[in-house]
Amino acid sequence: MRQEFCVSGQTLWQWRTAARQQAITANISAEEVDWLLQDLAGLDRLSLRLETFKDRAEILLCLPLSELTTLWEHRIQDRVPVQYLTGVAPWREFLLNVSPAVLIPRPETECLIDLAIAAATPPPDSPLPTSLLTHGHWADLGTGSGAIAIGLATAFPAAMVHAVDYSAAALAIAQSNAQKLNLADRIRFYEGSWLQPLAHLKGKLSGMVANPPYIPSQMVPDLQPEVARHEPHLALDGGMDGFDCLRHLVAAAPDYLQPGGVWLVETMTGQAIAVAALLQQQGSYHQIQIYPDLAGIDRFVLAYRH
Ligand SMILES: C[S@@+](CC[C@H](N)C(=O)[O-])C[C@H]1O[C@@H](n2cnc3c(N)ncnc32)[C@H](O)[C@@H]1O
Repeated sequence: MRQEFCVSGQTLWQWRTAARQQAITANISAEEVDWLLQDLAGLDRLSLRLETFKDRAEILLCLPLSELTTLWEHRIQDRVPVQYLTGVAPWREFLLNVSPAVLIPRPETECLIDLAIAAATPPPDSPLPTSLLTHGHWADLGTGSGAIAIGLATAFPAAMVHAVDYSAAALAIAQSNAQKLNLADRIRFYEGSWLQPLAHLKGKLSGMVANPPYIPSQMVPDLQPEVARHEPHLALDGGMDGFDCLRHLVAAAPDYLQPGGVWLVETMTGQAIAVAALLQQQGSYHQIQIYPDLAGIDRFVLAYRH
């Protein structure tokens, strides 16, 4: 049973005011204090925003205030991302478990699911009926927290999703998320490298979706400290020019996708055009398209297997 610790609204208000000030001084968004309080003190956004919680005689925390202070010190001093402190991250309509074994799923990656849904309505000249795409086998390569696999399994209720990661620790988190969201029977998990564990699905995949590591190796240490010091480098480092995994996925996927199957990836700013060129050169793809993220940056590349 979850333990509870009682504080007065006034005490928590003072704690929040001090924590917000520390955030501003450390150049961290003061909003993050409220994310922590929403998760660990069960306060809602409105009562935090209007500060109505201040008048409550009792607020129940799921940890002592001293531990909350220690957590916040980790955020400020060690630059630990707040999602690793709370152990959860919101993504699409889900609240996903996260740990330092997995990349914190990013808002821009949410668009991959909308693109996959749109792509499952095939172009007029596709040999594949829509139902084959929405009912077939989809792969999430480099699943991390399982975000994309969970998004696909929810978007395509009649499909089977195959989620692969090289990291056993990441797969354990992804599995915990699938269980929490009652999707465990719709997602199969595989430990291994990219498509290699899916040999039994050669020529059968309706779609392949990936947000692979794409940051050039020498840029990784210079990323903001929350990322460089705390997120797994296996999830970030895309090799010398950042294209190692993208090149592999372009080359390997045609053996696994069925005719008309969807190839869809996220890329870093400035990479999309080169990925589209790689797909063109490979010769097995058509209808190659680049899509922007919500900030208007070209980020996603989609193609269909001939
Ligand atoms: C950028 S993260 C994406 C995680 C998650 N899909 C998301 O979008 O939040 C890349 C993922 O690829 C995994 N990965 C790295 N190399 C891999 C490989 N050779 N085979 C399979 N997965 C790999 C990492 O462990 C990490 O989980």
